[in-house]
Amino acid sequence: MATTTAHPPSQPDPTSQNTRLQEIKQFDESKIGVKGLVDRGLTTIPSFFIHPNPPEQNPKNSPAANVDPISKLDPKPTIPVIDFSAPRSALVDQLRRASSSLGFFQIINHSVPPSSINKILGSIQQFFELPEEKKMEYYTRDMTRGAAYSTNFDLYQSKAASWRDTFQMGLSPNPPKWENVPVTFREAVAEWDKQVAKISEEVMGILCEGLGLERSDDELKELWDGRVMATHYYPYCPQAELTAGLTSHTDPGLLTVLVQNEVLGLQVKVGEEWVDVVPVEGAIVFNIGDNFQIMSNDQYKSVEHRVFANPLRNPRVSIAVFLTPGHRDHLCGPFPELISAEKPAVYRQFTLSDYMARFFTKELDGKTLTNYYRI
Ligand SMILES: O=C(O)CCC(=O)C(=O)O
Ligand SMILES: [Fe+2]
Repeated sequence: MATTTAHPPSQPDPTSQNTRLQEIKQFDESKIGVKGLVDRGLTTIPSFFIHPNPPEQNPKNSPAANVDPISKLDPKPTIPVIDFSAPRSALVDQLRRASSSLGFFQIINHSVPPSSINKILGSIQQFFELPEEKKMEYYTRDMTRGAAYSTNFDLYQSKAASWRDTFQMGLSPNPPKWENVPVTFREAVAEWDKQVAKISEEVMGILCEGLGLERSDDELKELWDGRVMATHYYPYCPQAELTAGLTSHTDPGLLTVLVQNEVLGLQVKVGEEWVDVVPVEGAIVFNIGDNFQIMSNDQYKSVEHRVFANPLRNPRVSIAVFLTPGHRDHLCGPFPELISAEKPAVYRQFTLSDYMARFFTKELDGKTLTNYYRI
């Protein structure tokens, strides 16, 4: 007798969907994070972490990071490492070239002391390595708390979960809700925010000059004085080849300022290839976000990136600060100076509130939201 399947194969089976949801809920309510699973000596990962096409480490990537991305001698693209002590005109040119092609660059010899970078990375790592019962107090999906620790903000929306825990908090324009931030890293976060604001002012000035925009410092500041920090902890994964650390996405906002410890993981999509952002001691990584691609009328590129699950015993730690306009209800769209008869606006205007609402209700994995606003 021919077997009848109650549900066509293309439809998810509601029973297994239900079981999956129960497993996710149980894990989420345990508040132990993926770090907690590793600490329990787990050797196989729960099935809801298994990705159909997990990102692989790219064995072809060489750690030679300081290579011109368009050099003929090395056709393989690499993320440029730019010496920030170079003359301004050279920086304008180099940052513009990187932002118009790969959408990512690292800077070295900048004004942020290596000790500040090490301090913030160290104190974030310390938080994730606190005894479980201390850390649990901060585990929540309630974003009104202004600061929250959880595993994957899109845990309930994504097709597969990723092997990563995150502590996220708002920094500006509203003051941080310090009462919801662990005492152990309040001071380090406040200091890091100052450093990020200082270096962002310099980098945003250079990037806007690269577009030929003339703006005062105060006008520029309005573009990026909204700041949200996401700190990520990627513990060892016993089956790293089956899952991801962070699925492919583009960032919201104008610019992302990122520091990472020495453990490799971040990759950028260049054509059909994935290129490592090789950790460089003391470097700060910047990438163009969707809002800058839109405001620059497509001159700067917001590029997909991802993190592979960590196969090493050393945890990977990264700290991203997303810069957005401070006023979420002001209209944003392409800069008027960049619109002409030859180059009409390719995006319509929108508010950041609208953008963010869409960003947080979609699964992280997937295409950039820029296309939603494209004319
Ligand atoms: O962990 C990383 O290096 C990348 C983080 C990232 O892409 C993000 O938070 O948007
Ligand atoms: Fe990102």
